[in-house]
Amino acid sequence: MAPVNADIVNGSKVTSPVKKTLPEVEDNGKRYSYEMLVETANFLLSKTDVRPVIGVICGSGMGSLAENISQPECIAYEDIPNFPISTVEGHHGKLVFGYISDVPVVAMQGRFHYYEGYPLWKCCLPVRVMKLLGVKALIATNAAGGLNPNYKIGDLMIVRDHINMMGFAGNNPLHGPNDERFGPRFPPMNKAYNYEFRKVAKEVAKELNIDNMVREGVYTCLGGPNFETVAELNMLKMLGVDAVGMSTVHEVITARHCDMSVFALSLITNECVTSYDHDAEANHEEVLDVGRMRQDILRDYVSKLVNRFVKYLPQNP
Ligand SMILES: O=P(O)(O)O[C@@H]1C[C@H](O)[C@@H](CO)O1
Ligand SMILES: Nc1nc2[nH]cnc2c(=O)[nH]1
Repeated sequence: MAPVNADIVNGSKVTSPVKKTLPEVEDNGKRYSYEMLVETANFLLSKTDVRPVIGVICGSGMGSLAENISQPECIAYEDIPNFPISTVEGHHGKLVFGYISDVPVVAMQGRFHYYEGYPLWKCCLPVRVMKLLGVKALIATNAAGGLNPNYKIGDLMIVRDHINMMGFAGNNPLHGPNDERFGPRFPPMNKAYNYEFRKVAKEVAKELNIDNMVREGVYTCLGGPNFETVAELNMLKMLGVDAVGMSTVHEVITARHCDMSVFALSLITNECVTSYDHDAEANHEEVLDVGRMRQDILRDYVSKLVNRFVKYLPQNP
């Protein structure tokens, strides 16, 4: 085990810069303070020598991405102080520390969704913990329904941008008192998905000869857990949405708030049904099946992406 000493957010030991008193709001008492997340990060740093610079979130049925990790060290969510637990099939519920292409990484095998009963800020708690561990870039993957009529089941969509539908109704992971130690009160979101990462991802798709199945488009997250009605999907289509899911957007907002670079990838697991004449119905088993079908390609792709993204990470001052 590595000794834990040193200073903040560089993957050695995390210390809180200044104790802040945040204003009281309705549910402030239930929120996790900066200090609690420091405690979580220090617990993790005491359990592994790996000092991750890239974090990966595995989408539904995409947990095998973490099997890419060499010298893996797994920590179950239930053993991590202040961590929620995973309740969804296809989300194992552990953090995996290790190396992809010799790059130190941490992967979430299992994410938290709003429909599980967790508020958005809690769904995103691991992203802030990653930041405190020293992670500089987040790769968020998800399973999504393909709304763009050109998309096929099994395609991969590089997320160019998102529409924060839940945010339109005021449900935002950053809602409530802002702790400046994570980031600013009003973070910009126009460059949410890193341009270099997207460019590299298209190059890598060509190199791996999978560019015929790799798309780029706009993702939206709905609260779930039900899949969408025909009318809802037609509305989203009019808004310019290409793929529909139940995650990622709030994680990306949280990551950008604390200045992490972001790449997101959707696996198109089902066709969004936009006509009443269509018999197909979305279901979670199909989502998991498509994840299994694409697991080898996804593993190779993400492995190469990690190897290439590392060149674009900001260096420590
Ligand atoms: O965790 P992700 O966003 O990959 O999971 C999607 C959305 C729902 O959780 C589930 C529906 O099958 O897959
Ligand atoms: N909201 C939503 N999430 C999904 N996750 C996988 N497929 C879908 C879908 O069609 N809709």
